[in-house]
Amino acid sequence: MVKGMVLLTGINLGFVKDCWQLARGYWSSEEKWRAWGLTAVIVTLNLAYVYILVLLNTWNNRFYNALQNLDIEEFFSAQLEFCVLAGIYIIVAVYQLYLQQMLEIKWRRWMTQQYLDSWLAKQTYYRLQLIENSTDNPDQRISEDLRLFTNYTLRLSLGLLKAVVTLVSFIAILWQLSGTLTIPVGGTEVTISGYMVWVAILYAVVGTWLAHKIGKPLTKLNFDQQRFEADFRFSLVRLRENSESIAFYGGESREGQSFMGRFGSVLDNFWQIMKRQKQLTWFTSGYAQIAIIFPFLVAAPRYFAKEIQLGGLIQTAAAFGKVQDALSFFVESYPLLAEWKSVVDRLTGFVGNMEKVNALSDNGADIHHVPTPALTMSGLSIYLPDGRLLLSKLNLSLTAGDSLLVAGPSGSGKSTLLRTLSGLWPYAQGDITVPEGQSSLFLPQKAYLPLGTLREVLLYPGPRQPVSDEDIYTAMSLCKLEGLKDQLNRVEEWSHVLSLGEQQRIAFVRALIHKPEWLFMDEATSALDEPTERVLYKLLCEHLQNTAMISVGHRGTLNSYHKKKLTLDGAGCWSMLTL
Ligand SMILES: Nc1ncnc2c1ncn2[C@@H]1O[C@H](COP(=O)(O)OP(=O)(O)OP(=O)(O)O)[C@@H](O)[C@H]1O
Repeated sequence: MVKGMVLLTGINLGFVKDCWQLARGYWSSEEKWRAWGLTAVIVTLNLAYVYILVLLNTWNNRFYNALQNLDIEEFFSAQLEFCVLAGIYIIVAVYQLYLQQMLEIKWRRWMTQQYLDSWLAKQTYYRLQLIENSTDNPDQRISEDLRLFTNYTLRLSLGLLKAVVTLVSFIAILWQLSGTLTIPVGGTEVTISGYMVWVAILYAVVGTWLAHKIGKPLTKLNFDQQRFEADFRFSLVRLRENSESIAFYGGESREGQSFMGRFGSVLDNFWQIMKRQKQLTWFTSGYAQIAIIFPFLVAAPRYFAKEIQLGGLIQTAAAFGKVQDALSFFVESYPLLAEWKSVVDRLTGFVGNMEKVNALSDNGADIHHVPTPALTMSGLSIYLPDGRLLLSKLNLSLTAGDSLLVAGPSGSGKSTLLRTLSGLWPYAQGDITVPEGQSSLFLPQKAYLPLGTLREVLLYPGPRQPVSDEDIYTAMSLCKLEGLKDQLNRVEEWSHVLSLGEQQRIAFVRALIHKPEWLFMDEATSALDEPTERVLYKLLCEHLQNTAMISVGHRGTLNSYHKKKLTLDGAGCWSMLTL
């Protein structure tokens, strides 16, 4: 059966290696002494817990014998012993769980920090989407899978330790208590030593095997249930995110059908879970009830033969229960093992993809940060992920106060040139020299507005120096956003509240506040009317005279705000014009 479980869950040497690869970081980190120390205490408490169970089992013998013998002194002495044992049991049970959870949360905190660092480093979060078979939902890997990994690893390994120690201890006890059973077979007699042990093993194995057979479809059904619930939730979230477009299209009935379709899957699957759960409950309730009387039934012949007293009988029944519990652990953990395996696979895939992305970033254009005032590109070629050439051998140099307009048909690689200059696009060759220690700001077509107050939105990603409210007001007025002045402290989902044009003006406020040495704009005024566009570009020329500007745009009006124009054709060719 164990071999079958191994095959079904896919747990093998490779899995153990992957698991250790994921876990080893923490256990050899700067926190390792605390982690190992805590583990040692938890293991000790687990062993102490089993030891107290053994003592409580022996106590049964003493207590019930006292009752049978009407020995009042022994009865009260046993009561006292029970109070002491129960007191220790409670303390051990509380701290065993508390410390295990403490270890789990410390481990998860450490891993989350590491994964977040790797995900954010070198813009891995962006580049992950550029590779083939990229990780789906990296957010789920970090928030959900790390939680499950630490939880399952501790639960399963400590649970296994406890089950094995309990099994060994109680098999030894049960063996001692069982004595021998003599069964007449034909003309001879067969003597079975430790017969209760064999019966307990048989009872547990048959019982858990049957429970496993009946309950096995539940693993897949529960997995599907989570997926169907997530699909249903996702469709509701999409309506919220695209509420305006859907309202304009009047797509409510189409959306309603899609919601009910997805909710229908939730319901159908839940009916199947209920039916299967009912069958399982029939079985497990019956099995649990029989487990109460079954050991008495098996041990009764020795009791009635006066080979053991009432205490011995009760102790035997209790030990029988413990052996059976410990054996059940292995089968009950089966669904958990399968889930643990998929968590480990998902995390291993995520880590592998992050490493792949890092290796890829080393293959891109050589970006040198040097103490020169110029941004230069020499022999810069840019490709698509499939190897198609977008731009061939571009040579260009820009210094403070320069302004360059990048033009060309849609899809010709204008935005990709900006991505390459920012170090985001790995499919490039050539040399880029970036002035060291100078700041840059990127204004995309749709500015990113973080959650928070309007002040936080305007100062994103954080100013180089403290900025007074006066400075913010001035920049807002210049960008025609004075109407929002009294809302600086208001928390909103600003990307839903502000119009696209207002969001683009927010980006210009940022530029005026940050005063970067290099300003990249990718169709940053596409949603604005031409007079407003003119006002904003004039502002940049007046207030950011030392800033070099690189803009991407289609509109002819942009020519007048730039000194040079680079035109791309999307097949590698480019031309440079002085305006
Ligand atoms: N992640 C990606 N994977 C594969 N191809 C991509 C990816 N990102 C962009 N491209 C492709 O690269 C080409 C250039 O895209 P880019 O966004 O640079 O064009 P553009 O000139 O800025 O276009 P537009 O004027 O429409 O904004 C396009 O054909 C686009 O489909």
